Amino acid sequence: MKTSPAPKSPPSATIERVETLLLDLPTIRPHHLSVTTMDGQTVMLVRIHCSDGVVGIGEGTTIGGLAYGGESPEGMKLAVDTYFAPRLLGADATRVPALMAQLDSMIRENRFARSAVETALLDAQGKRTGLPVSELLGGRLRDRLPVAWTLASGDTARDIDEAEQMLDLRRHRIFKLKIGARPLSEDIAHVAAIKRALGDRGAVRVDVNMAWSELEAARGMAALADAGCELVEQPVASAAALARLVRRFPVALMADESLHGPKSAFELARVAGADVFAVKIEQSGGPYAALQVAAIAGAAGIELYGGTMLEAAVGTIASAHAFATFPRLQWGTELFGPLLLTEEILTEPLDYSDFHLTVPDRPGLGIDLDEDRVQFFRRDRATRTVSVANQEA
Ligand SMILES: O=C(O)C[C@H]1C=CC(=O)O1
Ligand SMILES: [Mn+2]
Repeated sequence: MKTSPAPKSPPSATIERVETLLLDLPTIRPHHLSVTTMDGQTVMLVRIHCSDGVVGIGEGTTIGGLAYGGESPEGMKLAVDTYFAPRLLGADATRVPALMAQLDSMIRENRFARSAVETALLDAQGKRTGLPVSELLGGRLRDRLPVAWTLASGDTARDIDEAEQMLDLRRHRIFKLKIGARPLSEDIAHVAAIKRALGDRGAVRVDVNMAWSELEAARGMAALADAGCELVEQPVASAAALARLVRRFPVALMADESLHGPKSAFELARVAGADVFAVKIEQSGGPYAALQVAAIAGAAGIELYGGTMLEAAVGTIASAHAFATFPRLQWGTELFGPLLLTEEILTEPLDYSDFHLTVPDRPGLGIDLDEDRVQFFRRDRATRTVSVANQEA
């Protein structure tokens, strides 16, 4: 007897509205990197409103506009408004990987914007099903993540004071120093002074953000190892140069900017170009792709670190859910982004205590935005006031 296929039931939730906002948030102090100095952070917030009343949130953030990479917060907003949103409207919100695969067939690159959208969909699906995002991503292996702090005030004495404060507060005992903007000898003296002051109480690592030539990197890594630095992050730009530098000095070499998702991770693993991968959800193209980068590292015997694009609370917690699922996380994380900001945008702040960040266990990302703060810091708030005033004039 011939049976007819069962009628397909309509999705239990479709996407009704995609909202994007730019928030400008001040930092507690200027943050000096070799590529730029940050005085504030701009967050591109995505909210996906679904027909079942669930709203998912996601974040796209970068460092210093276009100073760090090819996507700016303004560009991410434009990409989401113009290209992602029309393709999301009316779609089944309950099948996140299928929806992302559909978007991938129409939208290339735009990894940061993509990550914000995928995060918002995962948050919504988690809220809908009652599961934390880490469970949707395969299941967490840990509830708390070690968190490093970046010393980047530009001044050695101030950095030492800051590190001492963090140790006293029991907030951080791993310190990453941003170097590469000054002559090599000055940078080495800066790192050595900080390590001398902290001794065994604090681990010292550096991030050069690609500022060195290969020759400078060879000299620098030897001197940094002597100074007691345990890890050097992306001293040079090219993956080939990284591969030539790795294992030549008694200091771990970590790739960051060279990693743009699973394909680049595979290429870097193939040439044995790093001891450690700094995995970032945005650089990877979203939480699922970050998991793939971690899997490639695991297969290649490369160790793992949970990186940040200095995201505010939403991107930070999305990253935390992803990193909580990594089988191994040998170098901890640097998910301190919200602590670099003067303003709280959540109704309940994240839990940073005893050198760790706690991964929320509520459904979705497990955080709630403080709507008054969001409205206060949105960039178009001033514009709106002006246009109303103009109309009245
Ligand atoms: O790793 C980077 O290059 C970006 C970021 C992470 C910490 C920090 O201060 O800057
Ligand atoms: Mn880095």
